[in-house]
Amino acid sequence: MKIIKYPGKEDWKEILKRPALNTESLNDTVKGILNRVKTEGDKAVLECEATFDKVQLASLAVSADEIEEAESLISDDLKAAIILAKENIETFHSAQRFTGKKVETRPGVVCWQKAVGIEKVGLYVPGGTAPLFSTVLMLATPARIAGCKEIVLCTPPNREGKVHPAILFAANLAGVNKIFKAGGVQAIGAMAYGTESVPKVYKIFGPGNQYVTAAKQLVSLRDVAIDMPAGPSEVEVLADQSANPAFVAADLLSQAEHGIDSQAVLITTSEELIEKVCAEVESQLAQLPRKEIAAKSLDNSKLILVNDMDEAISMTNEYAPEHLIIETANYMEVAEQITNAGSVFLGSLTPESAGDYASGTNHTLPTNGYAKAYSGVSLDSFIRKITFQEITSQGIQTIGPAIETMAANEQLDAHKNAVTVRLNSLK
Ligand SMILES: NC(=O)c1ccc[n+]([C@@H]2O[C@H](COP(=O)([O-])OP(=O)(O)OC[C@H]3O[C@@H](n4cnc5c(N)ncnc54)[C@H](O)[C@@H]3O)[C@@H](O)[C@H]2O)c1
Ligand SMILES: N[C@H](CO)Cc1c[nH]c[nH+]1
Ligand SMILES: [Zn+2]
Repeated sequence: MKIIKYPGKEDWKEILKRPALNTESLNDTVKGILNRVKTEGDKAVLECEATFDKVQLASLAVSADEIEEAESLISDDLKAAIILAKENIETFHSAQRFTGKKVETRPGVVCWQKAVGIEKVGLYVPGGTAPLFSTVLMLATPARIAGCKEIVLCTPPNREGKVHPAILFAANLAGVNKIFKAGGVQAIGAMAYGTESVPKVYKIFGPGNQYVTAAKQLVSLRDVAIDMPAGPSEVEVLADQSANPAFVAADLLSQAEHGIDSQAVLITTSEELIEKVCAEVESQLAQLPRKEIAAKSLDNSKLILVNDMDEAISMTNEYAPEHLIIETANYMEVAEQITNAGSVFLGSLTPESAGDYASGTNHTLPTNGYAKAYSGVSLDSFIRKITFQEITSQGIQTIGPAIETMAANEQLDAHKNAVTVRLNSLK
């Protein structure tokens, strides 16, 4: 981890850069795969599975037998944990239900909105370095609450051609309709364009590595909507001298273990904390089974010493982290000043892992600075709001003349006439 002391504002951009693959060659690879899937359908997806996931599949669809068998392959403890997490996610997301009220903008002019679930949605569940069955719950639970009718899920299989049983159990529990063994760019292409097996969907959701994220961004240019760019995980801890160094180190490592391109950042006003966190990271890292991945990702990570809390907050808003943990004596006051972050964790007893799994909030979040413009996945992500209006004779007489005047001045006489004929009918 790189220690940076009192950086000048002119250096912030460079210091806060995310690790990234070469964008040009990444985009070329991704475009190539997407084109093949678009033109060759299942054949291209199966060939990509052989190339990138090293598996020869006879078919893409997960069978009903595989789903049934999954339940017997996972422990009762894990089932109970998945059920608890799903209930909390359901409770938090159900509370986001939209109740559009009717608004009378003028007497006789009534307007309202109605929320409607997106009919066909595609969920991507990562599986390259870890089988993220928690992501199934984060995506399928709000999709069901929203009333989405067709919920399709793609996830990379292992080398034996199997999907992790916890992914299948969670998918079945959360009400996914169809599950396919496809990962990476080929899965995103399949859901964007449709293939012989995989239905075309209207919107694609879910996190993934840089290939998956680039593919989502490319297909969203014309073929399908997406939730947001949710790429390699990142965490920032914003702390003062009151923070517990062991907790800070544990939180930094929790995101570092996701992948070699994850990023963990500490921004603090305490030099002593940096020293203690370094020692803690070293000893905790040695205990981790995924220490190689975490160690590589720590090469991208920074421990930044700043002059005061105001500077720490400004730098945080500039970085716009996916996850922000605030471990300061006055964390509520600091939280009030945060304007750019995906999800915020307050106080020393709130680990980021809680949001990853079971507190109820969604873990599908914008990365790479996109938290400046995007929200994480929520119930809203799965709905559209349709506006309705109803105008009475009193209403058309009240606003009709204004509409006629505006239409005439835009030189759109047919628009004006659509009002005029109605006003005349009332004379
Ligand atoms: N932002 C979020 O909300 C969030 C949530 C969970 C996970 N994540 C991130 O998701 C990512 C998951 O990544 P992962 O790799 O484990 O799984 P993944 O499922 O995203 O990617 C695996 C797929 O990548 C493709 N791939 C790998 N190398 C390739 C290459 N050279 N060319 C073309 N395709 C290639 C393969 O098809 C493979 O199936 C991690 O970076 C994790 O941090 C983010
Ligand atoms: N931290 C990830 C989002 O960046 C989500 C996750 C799933 N499992 C564990 N963590
Ligand atoms: Zn995580």
